Amino acid sequence: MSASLRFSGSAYSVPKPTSLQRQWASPALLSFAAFRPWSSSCISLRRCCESRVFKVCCQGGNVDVVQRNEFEAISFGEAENQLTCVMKFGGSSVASAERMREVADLILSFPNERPVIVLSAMGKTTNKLLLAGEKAVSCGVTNVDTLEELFFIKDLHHRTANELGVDRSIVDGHLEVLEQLLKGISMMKELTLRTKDYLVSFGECMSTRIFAAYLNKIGVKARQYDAFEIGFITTDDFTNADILEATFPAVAKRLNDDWFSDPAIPIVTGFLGKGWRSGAITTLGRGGSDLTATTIGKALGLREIQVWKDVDGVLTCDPNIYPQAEPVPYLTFDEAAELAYFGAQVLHPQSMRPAREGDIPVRVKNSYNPNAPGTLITRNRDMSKAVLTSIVLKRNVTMLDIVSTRMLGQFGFLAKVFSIFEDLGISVDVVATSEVSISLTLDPSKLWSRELIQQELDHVVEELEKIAVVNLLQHRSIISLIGNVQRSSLILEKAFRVLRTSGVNVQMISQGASKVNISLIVNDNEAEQCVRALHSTFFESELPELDQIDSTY
Ligand SMILES: Nc1ncnc2c1ncn2[C@@H]1O[C@H](COP(=O)(O)OP(=O)(O)O)[C@@H](O)[C@H]1O
Ligand SMILES: N[C@@H](CC(=O)OP(=O)(O)O)C(=O)O
Repeated sequence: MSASLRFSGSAYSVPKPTSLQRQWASPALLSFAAFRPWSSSCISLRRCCESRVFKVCCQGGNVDVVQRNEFEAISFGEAENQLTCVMKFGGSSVASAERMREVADLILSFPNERPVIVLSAMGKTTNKLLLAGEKAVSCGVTNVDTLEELFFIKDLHHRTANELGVDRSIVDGHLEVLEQLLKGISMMKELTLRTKDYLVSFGECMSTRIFAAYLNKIGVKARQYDAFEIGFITTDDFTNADILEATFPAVAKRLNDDWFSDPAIPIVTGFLGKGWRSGAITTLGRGGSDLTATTIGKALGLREIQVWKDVDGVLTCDPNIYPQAEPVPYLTFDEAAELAYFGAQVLHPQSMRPAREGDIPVRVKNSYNPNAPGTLITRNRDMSKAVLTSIVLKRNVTMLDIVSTRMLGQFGFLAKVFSIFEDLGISVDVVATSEVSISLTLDPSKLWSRELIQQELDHVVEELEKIAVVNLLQHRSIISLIGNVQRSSLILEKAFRVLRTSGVNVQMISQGASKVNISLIVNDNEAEQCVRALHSTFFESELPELDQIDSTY
């Protein structure tokens, strides 16, 4: 092994041509490469098996490097150089062999970084696994091997391995166990939350194995890790587990020790952990790979956490509701956390916590459009010009109106109501209160089973009716206006003008102490139209200058 990759300097010092394809063939980069032996190695690493670039590398005078490393892994970095950043790629970023190749290119286009890579399952694999599990419950053991979802998952992973030129046996063991597991579910005729977590874990376990094998194949030394084997310790709340503090030192020790003794890019399964009591595989809730990434970022004290998605960053609203939504260039951890918690699918609701605790910037980028600046999330940002940052919609919310059966002056009413929620383990999102009444929203979408939701709701109402008159209102939406609540009068004035024009009645409103969020509750069937109208008012029409606003309000 003669060549090694050496990294130094800042992450964004590498020239970034407009397309990756051009980047690899770009004369500018080749001359850049000629000055830095490790960066030319990067080119050879990626393309050493492809004759076109092999030739380009020869022209660049790197024949030696290319030939020597054609089928062997280059050791990555010098041992004393620590890992620098974490790069998380979501399901859409690694949905196919082609996408995995592009992600590998992308990683190598940051030669100054020594990254930890976190991957989600390929494309929609998690959904397919869950569907296969649900079907297995009732399809009969002999029919499991004909489940179309199982066929799809096998075909996707085998095809991807073949197309990347890695040995498909890398996933064969997992695919066999997966089929056995589905047969087990079929025999037992039940799919518990614990089994669900084990079932979906196959997605991340396979995507990371294929990707690590591919990196090694192209000459970039990589090492695959199952998060549940390297210290991701969680609560035993299957399907929605919380990461425990013990995780941070354990993960840091394992990744650092391995890196220092034998440097190789760590490729870690997102979304997965190990329950501290059960020892079983747990998951961190849908979209949980973001949380895996920020946990690693904090554990290792990395310089930056990058989450690579299929959009140009966090947008002014969900592009599925409003395709003209624009990227938001800067956010604070508080804004991002609020936005994620109130339903913006782009970030996992808990993912900002480790980043905020470790004060590590998070960059949300588009793996389909790497040159787009994305969104940078940090502790503070300049709020002097900020009014509204983003509009978030959370659908299918249940609202409760709870009125005390005793009259005014009753102390302890709020405490009693909240202790009922605590006892039942139900989380409350938005609250508005008076002395004798409370309106609040619950979030049933956090639960995975519909039956359970109804049962739980019935139970809540039953308990509350012992002390209050309860009105249960379903099919509501929370519209969250994330922004500068110092400008709340302006935001509310404009928002209510829009809502009045649209003929929409707001059923509850809450402006919390967070200083970044105003929540409005409306009917589900009016919500999308409201979001579109609010978006065009706040983001597409000129807002008055802030000086003017100040004198008006
Ligand atoms: N405010 C928002 N900004 C950006 N994307 C959003 C927003 N709200 C919803 N989304 C959706 O989130 C998706 C990205 O999140 P996700 O699917 O979890 O990404 P990944 O699987 O790549 O991690 C986008 O494709 C978009 O449809
Ligand atoms: N694969 C898991 C975890 C995850 O984070 O996925 P994504 O990054 O694609 O949202 C899920 O679908 O929930």
